[in-house]
Amino acid sequence: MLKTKSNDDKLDTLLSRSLVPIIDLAHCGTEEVPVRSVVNRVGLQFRKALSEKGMALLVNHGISDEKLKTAWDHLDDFVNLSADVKQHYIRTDGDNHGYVSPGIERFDGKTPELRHAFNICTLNAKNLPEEPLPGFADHISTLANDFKALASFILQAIAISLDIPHTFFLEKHSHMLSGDHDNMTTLRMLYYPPVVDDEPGQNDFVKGRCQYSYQRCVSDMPDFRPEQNARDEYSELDGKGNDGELSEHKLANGAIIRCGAHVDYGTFTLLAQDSEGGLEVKLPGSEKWHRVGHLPGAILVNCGEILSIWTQERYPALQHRVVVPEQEHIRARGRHSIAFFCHPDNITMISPNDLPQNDTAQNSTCLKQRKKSFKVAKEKVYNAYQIIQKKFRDTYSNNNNQ
Ligand SMILES: O=C(O)CCC(=O)C(=O)O
Ligand SMILES: [Fe+2]
Repeated sequence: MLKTKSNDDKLDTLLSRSLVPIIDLAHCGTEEVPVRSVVNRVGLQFRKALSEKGMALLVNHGISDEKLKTAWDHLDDFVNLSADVKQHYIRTDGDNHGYVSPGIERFDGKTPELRHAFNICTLNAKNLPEEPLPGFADHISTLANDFKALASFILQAIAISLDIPHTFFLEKHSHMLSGDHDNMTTLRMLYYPPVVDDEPGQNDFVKGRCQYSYQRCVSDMPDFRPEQNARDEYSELDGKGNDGELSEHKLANGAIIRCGAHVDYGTFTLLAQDSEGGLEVKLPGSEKWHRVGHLPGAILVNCGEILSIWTQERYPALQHRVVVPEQEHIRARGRHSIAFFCHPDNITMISPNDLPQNDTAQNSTCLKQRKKSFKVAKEKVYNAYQIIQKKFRDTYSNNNNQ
């Protein structure tokens, strides 16, 4: 697009509508030794963004849009392999690495997730489908390494935001992507197949044939429309005072959801999405779902449960879900995303008493909340591995499709 004053003004207006604070990483998010002044500045921006919203949108983070789209190409190629070939790469209990076919996971314990996932837990390429798909292992390992570098930047900035030494969290995440015996950090490529209402058999997600897979990003423009959320309207009309929370059967598209409501388990998650939309969040202290919208090339960072425990809920874990779009022509396309779940090393004990105390923490307005989590933590302290294993049991139990 030709760069003019009026275009810039238009873009500024579009960006100002974003629900999520936008933070510029000045192209140094993936540097081995990031510029300290940038880490410090981002830390101060995180302090506000993560405490008020539980998330931030990162731009100029250092991972190119092309790299993300190529990863989605590779995932589509994988999904299109025969079931026999895919079988070799399937995730097994006890090891999070590998392919998860649609219908296996249930975040809410009952509704099957309508998506294909490929988990990468180690940079050692031996468990990647290089033989049937030349180039897959190379590209995905490089991407995983970039995400690891970006996560290291963010761990430092979060420490700065809490007025503690910048290496505090980094030291507790020293084995990211060394394999899930040491650390459960995972790069997860996701493909949500089209939802086609009027052709019987099309939504048979167990077959999981992916169509329209060329549809990476149909729009290169930001999309932060202050759209009325029909589901929340429905809830108000319903008048049942159910705090805006809808049960699945009330959703416009019946029982189908692309990814059920949940919070992530780890320290934080980095999430890249194509332009198809569907991601919704509940802001801290609110029961209303909001659409996140789309900013081309941006990566969302959202707080997970472990960060919430560590910070005594000062940085709350973000509730989110992916809904099936209302518009038929949009849900008839596939959707792609990539999530990087950043976890502490397995043996790290997770206690709200771990963070060095500082004035800001002592003066925080969340004193009441912190007292509550302190009480809970006093009862039992778990390590990072125990916390995630409990979550996996909840997600993969109740499963008749395996
Ligand atoms: O696909 C997405 O946009 C979100 C996925 C997600 O929240 C998850 O897998 O935990
Ligand atoms: Fe999530």
